[in-house]
Amino acid sequence: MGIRTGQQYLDKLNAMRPHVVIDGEVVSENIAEHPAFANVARTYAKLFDMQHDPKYQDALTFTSPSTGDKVNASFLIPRTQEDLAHRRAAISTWAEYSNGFLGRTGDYMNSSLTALAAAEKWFAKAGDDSGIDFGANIRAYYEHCRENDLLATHTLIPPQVNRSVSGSEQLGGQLAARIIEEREDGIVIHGARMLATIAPIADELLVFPSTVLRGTPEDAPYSYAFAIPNDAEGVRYLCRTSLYNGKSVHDEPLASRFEEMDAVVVFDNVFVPKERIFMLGHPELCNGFYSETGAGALMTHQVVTRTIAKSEFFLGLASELAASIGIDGFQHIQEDLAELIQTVEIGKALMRASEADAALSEDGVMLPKWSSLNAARNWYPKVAQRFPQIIRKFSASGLMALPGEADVNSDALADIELYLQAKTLTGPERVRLFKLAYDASISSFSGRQALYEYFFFGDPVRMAGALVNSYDREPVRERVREFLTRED
Ligand SMILES: Cc1cc2nc3c(=O)[nH]c(=O)nc-3n(C[C@H](O)[C@H](O)[C@H](O)COP(=O)(O)OP(=O)(O)OC[C@H]3O[C@@H](n4cnc5c(N)ncnc54)[C@H](O)[C@@H]3O)c2cc1C
Repeated sequence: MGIRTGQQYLDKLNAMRPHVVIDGEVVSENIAEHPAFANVARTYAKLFDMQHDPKYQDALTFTSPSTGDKVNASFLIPRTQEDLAHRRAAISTWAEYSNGFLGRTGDYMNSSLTALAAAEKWFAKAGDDSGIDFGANIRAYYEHCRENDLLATHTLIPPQVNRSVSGSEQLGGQLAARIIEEREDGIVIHGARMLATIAPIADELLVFPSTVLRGTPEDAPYSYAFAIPNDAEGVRYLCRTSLYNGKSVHDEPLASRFEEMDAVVVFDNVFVPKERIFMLGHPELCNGFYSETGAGALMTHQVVTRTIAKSEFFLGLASELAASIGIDGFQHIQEDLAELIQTVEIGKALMRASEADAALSEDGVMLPKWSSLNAARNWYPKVAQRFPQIIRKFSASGLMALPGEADVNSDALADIELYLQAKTLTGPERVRLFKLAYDASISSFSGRQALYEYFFFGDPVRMAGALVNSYDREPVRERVREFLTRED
């Protein structure tokens, strides 16, 4: 089959029967028609359609080695630096379409599956004591997703009940999603995981290893990796309230297109068939699921590509705002614009370094240099917090002196034309630009975006610890020691 059209994606979504709880309602059919999901589902449909558009097709696709069909380029196992560049071109094509506001375009999870499918030597370490060939399972699943162009999300961490104990210790081990039965034909999972973004509009749910496992007998039921369809029996999604307020594209330019729902995932005796299990037991391998397989590297390559598009967008927006009201000559405004330029250029430089210093893994996969990507993923969550601050600082009361589209189309137009004009824009043009500034800096949508960039890839505090512990600082320490004893 290969790449799907947007309509094929929407038809499958509407035919699925998930259990989605939102605002007191259970939605179990026609998800793509529900007001909380319809717009973002349409946006995702557009991404699928872009794969068929001659303008984007070369960047977004490659030829499947098994069927000869066109499939998404984020499934390409990179063997050369050119392959990495092809992957980046595909990722940035989608990222530029959403200006980085969609965090869960299919390429994010596809990148993880692609690396896992190629990590044969790593999966071989699990041996065959469980009777399951995990490597064969992940390869078959990757091919299934690639050939059917499936959209996946993932859920990783246990509920936030008591973070001073491990997931397995919460509520006497009765809370976090765990294996409650091992059968000949699969496992049964019960409990919950904290969050899955886009869960209601995805095809598949990846339930991959959680926060660090201790390898104790109590942690055994939590050592697993598997995938299930979004509407697997017993799975319930508890959504937050939508951050899209139902207004027009003019009034909510970002939320009306890119509001990706987040949901708690409840597993109520969910059966996972044997062939969908990619790890069972082996806590030490579960702990290395991302770092040792290359999944972390390809996922971060996707993340950094997306965040570059987002940084560029904020530089463009801040520049448009500054020019529109004639503040672009002031020094403190230029200082902030310079900060945004640096953010764009540092992101691009780290990306380029990661590709220039890419190396082949044991399995012959061309992986981008981890230390460059690791620096980027530790740096970006903090600098991204500056984006809305800068937009608020530039816009000031312009974010409040802001009638809506209905007012622009009413008798109030004359006042809007006269009193809301800007140095370079008519009144209606200025309203449109500042509506975008509003949605990017003070709307509830923008608040979630800031939270997302800070946390979605893990807690920055613990990521910093992982960076320090994994970075080889010995050569620079040795230089300092050598300098202390130098006698010239
Ligand atoms: C918008 C959004 C979307 C997300 N989407 C997904 C998704 O699709 N799938 C998914 O699996 N996850 C998702 N996440 C979750 C993300 O992985 C977590 O937010 C992140 O790992 C941090 O975990 P937490 O939110 O439970 O915070 P907590 O771990 O509860 O941390 C809360 C605070 O306590 C501190 N803290 C807690 N424990 C420790 C500790 N041991 N050491 C030091 N400090 C500690 C943290 O620094 C933080 O300040 C999403 C998060 C957000 C905000």
